[in-house]
Amino acid sequence: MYKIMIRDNMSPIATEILEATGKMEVITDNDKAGNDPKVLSELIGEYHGLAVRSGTKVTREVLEKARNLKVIGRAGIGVDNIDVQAATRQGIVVMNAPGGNTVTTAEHTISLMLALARNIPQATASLREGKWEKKQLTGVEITGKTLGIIGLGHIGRVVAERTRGLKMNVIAADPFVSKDAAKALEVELVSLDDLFARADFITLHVPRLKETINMINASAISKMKQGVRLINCSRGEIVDIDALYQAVSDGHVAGAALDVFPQEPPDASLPILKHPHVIFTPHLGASTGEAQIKVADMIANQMAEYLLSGVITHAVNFPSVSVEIMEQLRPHIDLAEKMGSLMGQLVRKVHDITITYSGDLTALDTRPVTHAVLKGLLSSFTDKPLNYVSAPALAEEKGIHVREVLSSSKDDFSGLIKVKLEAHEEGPDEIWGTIFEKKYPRIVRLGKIYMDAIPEGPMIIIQNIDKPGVIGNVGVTLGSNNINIGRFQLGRLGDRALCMVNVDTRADDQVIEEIKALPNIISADQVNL
Ligand SMILES: NC(=O)c1ccc[n+]([C@@H]2O[C@H](COP(=O)([O-])OP(=O)(O)OC[C@H]3O[C@@H](n4cnc5c(N)ncnc54)[C@H](O)[C@@H]3O)[C@@H](O)[C@H]2O)c1
Ligand SMILES: O=C(O)CC[C@@H](O)C(=O)O
Repeated sequence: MYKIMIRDNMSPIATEILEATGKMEVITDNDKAGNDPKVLSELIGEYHGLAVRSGTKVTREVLEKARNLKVIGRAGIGVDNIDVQAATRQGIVVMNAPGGNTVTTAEHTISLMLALARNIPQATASLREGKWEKKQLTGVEITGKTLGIIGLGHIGRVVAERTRGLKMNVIAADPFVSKDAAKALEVELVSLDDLFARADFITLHVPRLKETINMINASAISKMKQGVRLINCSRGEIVDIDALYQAVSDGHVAGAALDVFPQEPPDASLPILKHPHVIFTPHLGASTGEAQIKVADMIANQMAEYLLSGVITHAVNFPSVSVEIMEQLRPHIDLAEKMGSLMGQLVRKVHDITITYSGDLTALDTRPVTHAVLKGLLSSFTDKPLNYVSAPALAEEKGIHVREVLSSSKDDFSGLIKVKLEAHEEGPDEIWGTIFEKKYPRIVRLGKIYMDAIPEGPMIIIQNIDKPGVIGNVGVTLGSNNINIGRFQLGRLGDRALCMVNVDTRADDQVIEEIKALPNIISADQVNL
């Protein structure tokens, strides 16, 4: 049974989906105290899965205590409340649910823009106080006005489409979107400075990144049109809240609508909260029944699929692979891990790795196969628990440079994986592997020597001078030590030969020493696959 903690008032559909697998015990903990990393650290140890929205902070401190955690599911898009780097190092998959709340958040943005244009929250408050103010609450039309969208991703695009329907001129700034893509959306792509200079309304839809934090600061605001109105449904840290307060106070910015804050909930004494030209919602962008069901449904299914069948979808720290592709990749992943492991046990020092894929494999997403090579290889160099998620992070930490090549060269195999290691001290520097008949793994080359070996269980790898008697001597040595030979595979090149011997039981070190002492033996190593 897997134990899953669900937090942040997630739709109950997530619990239903996870419990329906019959293999998950779900604990729903909506106690806000658990949003505090200190409290969550005390609780997390026994859980295999954690599902959150934006309220819970999954910090390094929490992850250090998460000894059983395999997956964190974010029912939403932004994963900035999760320390993804720390999770990756610990091999924890972090998934989100992109698209699930896109329309809802775009609709909230447009609602805020219209409410801001027509002073609706202020009018409501004024009427509640028994007043009938009309002159002070006169608004502006949006028709014909220019809307500047910063960040033309999922939400930005829906905002663009809907606001064009409201007869606005839509321009956008996004360095990662091509002019053609923007043109297809009938949006004019402009530079950020251009957008600042032209927009009557500006809406933010960028993720919280090093480059986007405080992108709306005093200098940016000074480039904006006098009387501009700003809407932020992205992340609070994108806007320098003090600079915005200053700008609405001096009238340069006519008004602002904020759904998100640098600190949530914001301190009640925050000056901007009292400003009459600024309206707010408490991070409600994604809060509709429809969106919450969609994101909870997505994340629960993704988490269950990962825990029960290893299929990873929408992970932010691992390539996403569909069930169908995973089925095709699985034998290659298993083979790749064994190839990496074999090389890791033969060589003790690696600086660079080149992994070349050819044949059928080039049509697939080979990144998970690369992760498997690294996991196999690095497992021999560390006593830390390692998995497909954490292996690339450990390679980077160790300064190992990994290169992936897709080759169109025609080999004799339908799909071939070649792993070449650079700058190790001794031993064969490359290994080639393939899958026969879609399921049988084979090592087809080690170093320069071709062969046909099954990578399985304990194996003794012997390099020798190709002279009569070597095979007999090895057989006698193993036999006299009561070690049964399962398979004996041979290859040769010039006067050198290579034996890969599958044995039923692991040989003691002294047996390997006896083999090394036999005539014409160059090296003998035992590996376990
Ligand atoms: N208020 C809410 O409840 C709520 C709900 C959903 C999402 N969000 C926030 O909205 C953000 C956007 O969501 P999305 O689904 O559209 O994400 P997305 O990843 O689809 O789009 C983000 C866009 O920002 C662009 N971008 C990145 N850096 C940029 C920069 N420096 N300048 C301009 N553009 C830049 C990217 O190219 C991308 O097109 C999320 O990251 C999340 O933080 C908030
Ligand atoms: O869960 C929420 O309510 C907010 C989600 C939103 O900020 C997101 O990034 O998807």
